[in-house]
Amino acid sequence: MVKAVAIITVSDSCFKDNSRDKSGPALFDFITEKFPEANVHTIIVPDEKEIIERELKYFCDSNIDLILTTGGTGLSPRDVTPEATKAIIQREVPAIPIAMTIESLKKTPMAMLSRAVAGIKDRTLIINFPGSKKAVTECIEVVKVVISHAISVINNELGEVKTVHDKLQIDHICPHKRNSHVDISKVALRPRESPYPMMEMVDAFNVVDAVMLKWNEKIEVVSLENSMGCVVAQDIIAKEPMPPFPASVKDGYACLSLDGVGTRTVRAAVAAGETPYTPLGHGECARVNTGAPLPLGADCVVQVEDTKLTQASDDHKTELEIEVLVAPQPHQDVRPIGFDIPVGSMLVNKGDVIGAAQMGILAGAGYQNVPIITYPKVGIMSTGNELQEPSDSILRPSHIRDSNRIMLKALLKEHGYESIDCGIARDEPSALAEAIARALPLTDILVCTGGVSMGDRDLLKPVLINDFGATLHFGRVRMKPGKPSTFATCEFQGKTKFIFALPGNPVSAYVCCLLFVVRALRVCTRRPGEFARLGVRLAHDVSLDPRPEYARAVLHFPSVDQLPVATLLGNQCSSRLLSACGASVLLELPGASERAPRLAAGVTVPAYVTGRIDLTRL
Ligand SMILES: Nc1nc2c(c(=O)[nH]1)N[C@H]1C(S)=C(S)[C@@H](COP(=O)(O)OP(=O)(O)OC[C@H]3O[C@@H](n4cnc5c(N)ncnc54)[C@H](O)[C@@H]3O)O[C@H]1N2
Ligand code: MOO
Ligand SMILES: [Mg+2]
Repeated sequence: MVKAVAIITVSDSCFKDNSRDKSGPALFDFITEKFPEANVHTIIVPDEKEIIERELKYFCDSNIDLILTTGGTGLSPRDVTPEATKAIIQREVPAIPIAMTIESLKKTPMAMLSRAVAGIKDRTLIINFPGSKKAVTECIEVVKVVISHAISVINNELGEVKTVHDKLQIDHICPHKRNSHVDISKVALRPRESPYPMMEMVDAFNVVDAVMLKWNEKIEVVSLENSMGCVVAQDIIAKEPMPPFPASVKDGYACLSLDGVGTRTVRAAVAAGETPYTPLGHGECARVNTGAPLPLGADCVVQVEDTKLTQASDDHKTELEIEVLVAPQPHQDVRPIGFDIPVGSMLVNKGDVIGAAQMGILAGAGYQNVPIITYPKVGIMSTGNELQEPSDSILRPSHIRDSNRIMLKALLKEHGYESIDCGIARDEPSALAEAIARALPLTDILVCTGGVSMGDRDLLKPVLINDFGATLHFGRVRMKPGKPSTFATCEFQGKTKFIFALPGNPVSAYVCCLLFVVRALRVCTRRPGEFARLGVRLAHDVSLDPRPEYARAVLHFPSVDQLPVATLLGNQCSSRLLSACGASVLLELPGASERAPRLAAGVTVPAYVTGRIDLTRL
């Protein structure tokens, strides 16, 4: 039986713009239709052998039955999927790509140009598909008849002892039936007060920091192109000077400053990228462009504006003599070797986050790879019997579409973190336990939403405790939104797993993901967990909740010498996600007291900068 499938789209362009991926979704549709029971994971990676290999290995190690890749099988230099696949498989299954090729050749001779590979690593079957949706659709038709059988055979081939062992393992890791120890039959016995102590925010933050510091820092080398947003793992020093030669800062004439004003014979012309071979003597100059190297002998550049042409060739193609009108100083308009970056200077420090400028610096200094601190694998799961996929065309009675999964995935991405989709779990103890058990092998941090409050179907906490032996570090926090926020750890297959079980209300999930999950991920890469804070003035009166509240607001900037002014994004109730749309900040509003039930317009409050600060529509 096919229980878990990973679909990897390999494409630089789809990696940059996920919406361009058409072949991954085609494979997804096929798999979900053919194996509706299967847990399907989809990711998009660039055409980087190291990354493809890493992801293949990761999914193989996570007991995925079948990995389908699409893209990167052609002849272009960036097409490396077959190489990455060959690097990790132990046995090739050559007839699968042969069968696909034979069939595809009936449609197009271009099929000859696919180098797709199929093979097995441990218990995982990997099949490369070409990158186009059409080719994928054709090829999947060819292989679909053998997939199920191939996977059964792969499993049955194992020795008996290993089979038993693996079966136990599979039942443990990917149980397709897992019985929960949580009994929900006696609803009348449920607690009427939450058994989880209410933690103050500051303590909850400290707990997250302390627990996440236990995550073992891991270092990985990634290509410079893929390093955007990554945290640098070690200091990187300039091994080459910038510029590597004395370079002109202006378009003009390289001269000897001692010659002062007066006429010069134009001995040579040096454009950027050309090497001057003729040394200059007194009374001579070389026409140079900005960025061009200076000829030997020259010690300054006179910009063209400070010169006059005195003689040119008859055809006007060559300047023969010019007059320098303003006496130059030594070194004028010359960047000496190492002016911008001397050899040995620090390009990026350990702990820096790679941004556009750092990428430019590293590229300019000849670094193609960057050692980075990796962050934990994050999985996002929604829970709730009422939830349907957002793509479902028909909404069943009393159902709603799942907002949280896609939102949290995007929210983490906004903050530089990828995550995998762990689907929707039903509010049944065994279904929840099973979904969690399927997700945990694929993740280090599991972020669930829903099912953490006081309802008889709020089962996350009891399932985590009773079925996974989890330790709850907190199960309630004095905050709005997010009161039932839960943070737990458990040991699973010899590894510590971190679980954030966030409230299901979309705003609560959004705010708590920012405040707890993003924080946790930063701590794991040894960065300060806290968002930057600034003081802002309230644009209007705000009535306070008894709990400290994280209100979503936009900023506007009256003048440079005044604090920014914050306007709340409408009704702040936890279900109204419009209050988070376009929010730049989370205002930290204090809990109401009898003496101060509201804050007046103009009062200054702290604000976490959690979104982009753009000029607002106000
Ligand atoms: N008796 C009490 N009831 C509630 C309390 C309480 O203290 N005592 N706390 C309230 C607070 S505060 C919150 S927040 C919510 C948290 O609820 P749960 O985490 O248990 O989440 P659910 O009950 O599953 O769902 C709550 C709400 O959110 C909707 N939802 C859930 N998941 C999604 C999703 N993926 N996409 C869109 N909407 C989602 C769900 O349909 C419910 O409307 O509990 C209060 N109750
Ligand atoms: O704490 Mo809940 O998240 O208000 O709505
Ligand atoms: Mg609930």
